Amino acid sequence: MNAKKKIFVDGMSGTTGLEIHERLSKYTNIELIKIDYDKRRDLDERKRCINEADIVFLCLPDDAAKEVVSLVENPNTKIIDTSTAHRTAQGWTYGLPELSYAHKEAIKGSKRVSNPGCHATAFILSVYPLVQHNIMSPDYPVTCHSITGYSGGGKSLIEKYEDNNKDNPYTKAPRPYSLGLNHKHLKEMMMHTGLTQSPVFLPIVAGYYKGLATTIPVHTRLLNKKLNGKELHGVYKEHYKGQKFIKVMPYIDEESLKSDEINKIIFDGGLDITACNNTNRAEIFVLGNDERGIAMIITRIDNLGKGASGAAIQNMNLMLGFEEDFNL
Ligand SMILES: NC(=O)C1=CN([C@@H]2O[C@H](COP(=O)(O)OP(=O)(O)OC[C@H]3O[C@@H](n4cnc5c(N)ncnc54)[C@H](OP(=O)(O)O)[C@@H]3O)[C@@H](O)[C@H]2O)C=CC1
Ligand SMILES: CC(=O)N[C@@H](CCC(=O)OP(=O)(O)O)C(=O)O
Repeated sequence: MNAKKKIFVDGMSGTTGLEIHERLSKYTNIELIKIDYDKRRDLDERKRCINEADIVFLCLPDDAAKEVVSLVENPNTKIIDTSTAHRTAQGWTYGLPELSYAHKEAIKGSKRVSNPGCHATAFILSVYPLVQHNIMSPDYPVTCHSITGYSGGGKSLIEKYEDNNKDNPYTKAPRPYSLGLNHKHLKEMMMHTGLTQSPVFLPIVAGYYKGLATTIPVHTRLLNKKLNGKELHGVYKEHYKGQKFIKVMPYIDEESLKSDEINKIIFDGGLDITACNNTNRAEIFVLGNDERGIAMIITRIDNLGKGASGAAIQNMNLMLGFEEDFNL
């Protein structure tokens, strides 16, 4: 029988670390390397754990993640970094296996995988097929807003939202943020879609725990290929055919909105952006209005699922040669 794989989660008491840990507890074929709670920031102790491990999950702020990578001496230790630190770095593989066969194969053979950011995951899944199939030019003026639950901001933002003070400014209404238009996911959004011009990206955080959706408008006359909404929808259907975690939802336009099929998946005329919570799924909607020559791509995920810990576990499964959807 094969020996159990040894796994260490650095940052285990944080939002992402706790979720990864919970998911790992369902495995019988791995052994978790444990660290005393009061030693969780002790570099010597962590160095020992890291170099004993087959796979290390880094669930740390960027600087701490970079510091830890410099401690790896065991050539067999594989790293999955959930931070932003290595998502555009040389020598690292971007952990979004559904983009193409080559992406998945690269993850299987990699010792350094960076887990995509939550907004970036939904954005890249929406834009990559269009650029890749030369439907959208790499310099298309992409705009996007993304609505997210507050868990995306980790422990400190969760505390701010869950403070019961009746004058708590965070719970009043959704908050657009990253107002300098320089969100930290822009680099990976460009690099992993092939876009050569920066998207105009505005995230919005709101007073619910988790669930995220990116919204990307498309003027169909500006595309390289003149596709109507339904044809655009067909591009996603074809691109993500056979992917277990990417679901291309039925096409939506004024006509289909009258159908029972569509009314089963939307609620009272609107989209529920928490519908993928507690799953590792991304669901892609294409909305179209051919008369106006416009379309909209909406992708929803659980920011803590496919946007963080679910994706990390999926990458681990691939890197250890397990079934990709094992325990997901
Ligand atoms: N929340 C989300 O939706 C997503 C988060 N991420 C990324 O995952 C990483 C972790 O985020 P998240 O779990 O939300 O953050 P949290 O703030 O919830 O947790 C951070 C963790 O890092 C530990 N930590 C902080 N500073 C140091 C340090 N200098 N040395 C060692 N340990 C340290 C904390 O330990 P302590 O218990 O001592 O505070 C805690 O365990 C981040 O890089 C984030 O960008 C990625 C995708 C989505
Ligand atoms: C609400 C909120 O603050 N969300 C975080 C993104 C969470 C995420 O994807 O994380 P990392 O890129 O840090 O891994 C943000 O926009 O910075």
